[in-house]
Amino acid sequence: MSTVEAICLVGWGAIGQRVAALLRARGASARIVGIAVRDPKEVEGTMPEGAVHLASPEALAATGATLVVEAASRESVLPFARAALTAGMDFAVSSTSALVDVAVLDELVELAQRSGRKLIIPPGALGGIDALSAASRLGLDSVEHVITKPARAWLGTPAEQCCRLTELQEAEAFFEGSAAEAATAFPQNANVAATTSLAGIGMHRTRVRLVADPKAVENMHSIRACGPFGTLEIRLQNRPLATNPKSSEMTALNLVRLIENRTNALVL
Ligand SMILES: NC(=O)C1=CN([C@@H]2O[C@H](COP(=O)(O)OP(=O)(O)OC[C@H]3O[C@@H](n4cnc5c(N)ncnc54)[C@H](OP(=O)(O)O)[C@@H]3O)[C@@H](O)[C@H]2O)C=CC1
Ligand SMILES: O=C([O-])CC(=O)C(=O)O
Repeated sequence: MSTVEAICLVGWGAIGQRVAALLRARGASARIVGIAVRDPKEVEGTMPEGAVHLASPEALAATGATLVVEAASRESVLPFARAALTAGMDFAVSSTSALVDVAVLDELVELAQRSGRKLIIPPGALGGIDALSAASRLGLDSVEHVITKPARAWLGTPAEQCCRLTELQEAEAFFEGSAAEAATAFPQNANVAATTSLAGIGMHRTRVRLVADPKAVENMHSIRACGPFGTLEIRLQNRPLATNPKSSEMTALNLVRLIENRTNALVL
């Protein structure tokens, strides 16, 4: 296997730029050969050396990449994953809320099978997804996921209709429902609910609570799963990314881990 992997990024926002900076700082061997954004001005002067702007999903094919990493938006997933898998590239999804749509998930899994490539769901902002996925092989009785973010991280989302975010004095749970409902209504904040579901007991049986906390400074994820394997309880307090408080640093770190593991001899 080659020790240098060519990758394309879909999205050059908080996560995409952080992944590139971390790879550079760590001296990783991966080369970023293409970056897709809708507005080319966004990448002007900031792209890594040797990378080209990709104006459309179809432009992926000419890059020679073997892995495409999406950190863009729910809408970007289907067209870019289709193009990447068709061109013989693996595709890693951050905006997992796109996969609430069973037709999208089924199409992409089938395409990956036909092309002999992989549709990859990284842990994103989470940890413990390996244990949850392992446990699910024996069946699970219940999975609950509580997402607590600083009140400002919910601005610009339907949470604004549920509570007065800027006037909150105490933490407020403003949503309870299935993971499908959470990820559909909050595609910028609750992709993790879809990730937990895919690893565990599905979008409709996974229960989600969303909390706005005016005193919180971190994005918190508490997951509790019960089943014949035993009980899993995990709690993460993630530092938000400076350029997007909705997204956690851990999401970028998990992508760096994924990219480095592709070529490392020791995979962890
Ligand atoms: N799975 C997980 O655990 C997590 C997932 N996320 C998700 O990851 C995604 C990226 O997050 P973040 O980096 O913070 O977001 P930002 O808003 O900081 O950046 C988004 C980037 O994607 C680009 N983009 C958006 N839509 C498209 C499109 N259709 N085609 C090409 N480029 C596009 C934007 O540029 P332009 O507008 O010019 O196209 C921009 O460069 C979001 O969907 C977020 O919800 C975030 C945290 C955790
Ligand atoms: O980064 C996080 O903590 C989670 C997040 O935004 C998401 O799942 O969309």
